[in-house]
Amino acid sequence: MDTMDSEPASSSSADPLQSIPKSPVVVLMVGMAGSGKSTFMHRLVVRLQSQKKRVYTVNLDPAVRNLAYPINVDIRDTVNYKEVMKHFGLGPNGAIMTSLNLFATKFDQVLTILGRRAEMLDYILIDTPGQIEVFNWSASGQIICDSLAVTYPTTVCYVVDTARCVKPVTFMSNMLYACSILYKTKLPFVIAFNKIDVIPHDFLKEWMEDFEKVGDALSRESSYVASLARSMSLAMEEFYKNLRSVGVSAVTGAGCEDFEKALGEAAQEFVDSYVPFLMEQRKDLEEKRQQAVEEQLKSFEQNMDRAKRGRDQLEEDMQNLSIEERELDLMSLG
Ligand SMILES: Nc1nc2c(ncn2[C@@H]2O[C@H](COP(=O)(O)OP(=O)(O)OP(=O)(O)O)[C@@H](O)[C@H]2O)c(=O)[nH]1
Repeated sequence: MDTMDSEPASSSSADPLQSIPKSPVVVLMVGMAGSGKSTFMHRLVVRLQSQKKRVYTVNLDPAVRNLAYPINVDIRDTVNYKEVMKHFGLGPNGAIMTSLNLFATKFDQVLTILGRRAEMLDYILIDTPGQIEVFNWSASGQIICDSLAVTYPTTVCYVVDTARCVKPVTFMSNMLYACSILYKTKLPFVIAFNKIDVIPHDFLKEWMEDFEKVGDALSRESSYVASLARSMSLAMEEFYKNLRSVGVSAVTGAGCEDFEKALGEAAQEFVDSYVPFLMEQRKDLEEKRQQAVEEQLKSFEQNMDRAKRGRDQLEEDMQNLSIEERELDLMSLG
């Protein structure tokens, strides 16, 4: 990699946190449904591979139909979300969340797979479902983020549909989501204002730099949400100040160079700021992670009681959940 020197975990100190390697850099692609996460993942895979970077991909969206990029670990190989709908009597949204929760309880298997490949990789790109609440309050988001971040430099790429943000209320609600994910994960963050081939993102930059401008735009709307957003806009200033944001187009590739630069800076921030934070908070974080896994398992037990299939069958299914790597084309790793 250009920005980071590879350094195997075992080479530095005995403290596992001090010996977090500088690569592979993990990029969690997060954003609302339709913002362009998967298309942007594809764009990055192609770009990074053409730069001879070694890229590994993980898909965490159980309901996605087609993905254009090669996938190395795919939640769909482990959890059938339509079966989850039937088992737990859920609708599509609930089934996606539950599938991810099931997968998260076995996330140590993903870490084992990644651990086998880590030394030969520069990037691990992770696609996630548009159910953004996974990263706001669901246990699975916490388990996934925390497990990755104690092992690899981990960054969040928050993808925003620029064209939809012409509505200031949509912009504000996107930013409030982003803010809550940033404060929850505390991970280095890059906002990718996507679809700039449709509309340039300059107006969003202006809104972020001058809260009065977004206030003006919001004052043209009279809904309850608009007045709530208006009162939040000043409070968001502090959040914007510490934010890296880049305009990109997943379709044309515009802005991707700037994005890659921002990603390098975010990975450096992980080393400079997040690792010391981790070392300070380690006990607390580990307890929280354990607690999240236990709560998740408990909630499955309760759901099992209500589920349509027999409890024994469901318990057996859960024990058998096994996460496998897809057959690896080493050439595709560059
Ligand atoms: N014009 C334009 N369209 C884009 C761009 N990126 C994505 N799209 C389109 O936006 C739609 C949604 O893109 P996806 O990549 O499926 O979005 P996603 O965030 O993965 O969606 P979910 O899986 O529902 O969460 C598709 O029709 C894409 O072709 C872009 O940069 N420009």
